[in-house]
Amino acid sequence: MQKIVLRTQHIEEYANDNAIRSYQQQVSEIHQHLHASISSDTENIPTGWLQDPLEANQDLIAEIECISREICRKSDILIVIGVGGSYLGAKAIHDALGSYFTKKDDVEVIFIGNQLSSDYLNQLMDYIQDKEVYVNVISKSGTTLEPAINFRIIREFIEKKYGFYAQQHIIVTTDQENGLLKKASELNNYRHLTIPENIGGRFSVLTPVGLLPAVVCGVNIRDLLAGASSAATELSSPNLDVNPAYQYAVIRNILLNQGHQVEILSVFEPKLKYFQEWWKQLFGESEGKNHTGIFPTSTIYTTDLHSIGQYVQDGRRFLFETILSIAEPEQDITVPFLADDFDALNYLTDKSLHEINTIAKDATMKAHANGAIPVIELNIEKLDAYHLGYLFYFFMKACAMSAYLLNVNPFDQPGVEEYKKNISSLLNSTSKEYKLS
Ligand SMILES: O=P(O)(O)OC[C@H]1O[C@](O)(CO)[C@@H](O)[C@@H]1O
Repeated sequence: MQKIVLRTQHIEEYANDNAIRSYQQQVSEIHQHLHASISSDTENIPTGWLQDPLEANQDLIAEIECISREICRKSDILIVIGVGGSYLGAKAIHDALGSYFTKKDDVEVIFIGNQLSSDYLNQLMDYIQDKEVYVNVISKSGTTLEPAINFRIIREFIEKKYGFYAQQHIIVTTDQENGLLKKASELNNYRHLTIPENIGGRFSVLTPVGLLPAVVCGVNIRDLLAGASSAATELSSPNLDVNPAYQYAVIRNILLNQGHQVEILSVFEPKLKYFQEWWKQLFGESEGKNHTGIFPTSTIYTTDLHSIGQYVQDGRRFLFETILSIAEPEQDITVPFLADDFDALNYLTDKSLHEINTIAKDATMKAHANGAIPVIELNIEKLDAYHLGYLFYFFMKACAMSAYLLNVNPFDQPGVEEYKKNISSLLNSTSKEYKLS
């Protein structure tokens, strides 16, 4: 059985089977190019993530689990420092597979280094003052400003708190050889986990970048990787008829060519909020270049049906929507019978909340489709580690295909460098004219 079911009944008038199949040759060529790059010594394309992630991490799993056991034994809090691809995947796993409310004996995982709020950092320092703390600082380049500044401040805190033993509390996840963080970890004897050279930031969730925080959150990373491994096998065919990741990529391309420039990834499960954020970085940084690409955004329903839903239904028509739905909830709950029926809801007695949520999803899809929004549905059986691993791989593969269909390089992000250059020159500036306002 397919782990992700792609439902296309609401896009047939925009992208029918013939239109999709007309891409077959282009898709086969791109597929060939992507897969050939894995084993090629000459082509420097960072496609390490395409390899079976379970096999690729085999030697690391035990080491990561061992570090995690130590963190869980000795600390109350794990601070994970990182931004972009060094943050969003781990946070997505944490939220999607964790509980909405922290359980008493859990290690609390706090993600920092993804913004520059001084209030946040001050309040965090107060909060962790009397707690046992470990730090996992994650940066492939080792030079990104936000995590670097946060690490500098937290490191000082850890050194004051633990003195001689401070190095025990810091785990660095960075490049094998390059970067300031790698140097610092050698100099200070920090434990070091490697981000493979041929895997870029936004494709790195299934490396130690996502895996160490995930185990500390109590996630079975063997299941996560097993899901991704199944995806690597099941999505390995260039044949569009049997590869839903490529079908999704092609449908996006057809819709963009028709003027649908914005894709909303919508969910009916708030736990997926950071999965949506991970997806936005993946597609936004991979496709948004040379003045092309689909702008990725997201909504959480039913909440957003009562705000932005009005625009989706009835505003300007340049959108399409991808609904990521889950067939089975982890736990369900039924509507109780009330003797006085004060709210007139007795007609729903014994209906489960998940059933009602699913009906809301179907009603939304129908309404949006009737409002001239092309609606795709991607359905998984349940939200567990296995299916989440599958989803990560599915979207990474779809994204690489989708970017190449646009004729852009999925693996660079020249636009972000512009901001980095500017901030660094402004910070270095001695000019009196530049003042913080
Ligand atoms: O892991 P690093 O090198 O700190 O980079 C973090 C993020 O910054 C970016 O370079 C730009 O946002 C992303 O591509 C990357 O995921």
